[in-house]
Amino acid sequence: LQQQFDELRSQLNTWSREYYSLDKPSVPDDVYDQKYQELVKLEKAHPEMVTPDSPTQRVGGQVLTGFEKIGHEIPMLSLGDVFSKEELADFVVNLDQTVHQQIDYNCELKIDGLAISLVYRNGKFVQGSTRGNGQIGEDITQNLKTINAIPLELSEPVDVEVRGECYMPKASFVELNQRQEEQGKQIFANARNAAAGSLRQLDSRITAERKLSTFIYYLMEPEKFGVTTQSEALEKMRSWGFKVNPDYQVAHNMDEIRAYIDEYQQKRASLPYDIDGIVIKANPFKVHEEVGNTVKVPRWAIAYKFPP
Ligand SMILES: COc1nc2nc(N)nc(N)c2nc1C
Repeated sequence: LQQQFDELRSQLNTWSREYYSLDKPSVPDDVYDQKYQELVKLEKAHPEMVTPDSPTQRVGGQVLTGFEKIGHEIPMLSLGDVFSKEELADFVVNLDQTVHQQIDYNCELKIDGLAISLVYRNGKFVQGSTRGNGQIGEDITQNLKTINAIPLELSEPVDVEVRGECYMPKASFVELNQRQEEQGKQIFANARNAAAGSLRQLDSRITAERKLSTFIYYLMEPEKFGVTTQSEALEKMRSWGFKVNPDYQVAHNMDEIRAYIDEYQQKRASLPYDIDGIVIKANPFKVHEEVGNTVKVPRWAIAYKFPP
């Protein structure tokens, strides 16, 4: 019986990773649903066999009276901002000079959402939290479990913490405000506020209705996994089953960085989610160690903000 449960859960979690995080389903929906119903029935007959990583445990649970505080062992930093390509060029020249070499930069879309941290033990999702003030965040594990893009079980049994952005896709935002308006409830000014409000729900069933998603962009302690650059880290996290934004690009100089910025300034309106800029990061992690962080922001990354 235990083996039956393990196989069902593991199979469903694998299919779910392929569908939601890798966007490459290997079975049709009805096959997934049929297997899912099999697990629901089996868990009803043997409730003592239910585990937190079961796909049936994504929604529900008790309504919380508040959120526990979570201390971030490694502070969750924000990013320094620049508002022109000239300022950006200064940042790049300065960093190259500091490390006495022309380094590669990983260019990424700056998703306009809410920073989150996800902790996995033995490949299982155990805790999720908000950034808070950078040192202390809120435990929103229950709400994050309702987000299908967040894997309950990774493809490898690793102990890892990753960080990323939880966001509300533009389509979900429009639909939510229409629903709110029809029900005479508050409407949200923008998708970022809507995502924040949805993650702060004490009843995770409400969070589950908000159709949130994530893009994971930060692998903690990459040296533990033999990863030496930011672009490798993104691919490693994708291989484990995290949803990683595919539109990143390694740039070798300022011209390539400018080209990437221009490309996504053009594409911005057509993207299915809000971005408020581009994040440029030194690609080699050696450089991150060399230059470190200030109290608030990394010295190896900068956010180029689009004009409003
Ligand atoms: C290194 O710290 C960060 N990196 C990021 N990367 C991307 N792509 N988007 C973000 N919003 C972001 N935010 C932070 C604080």
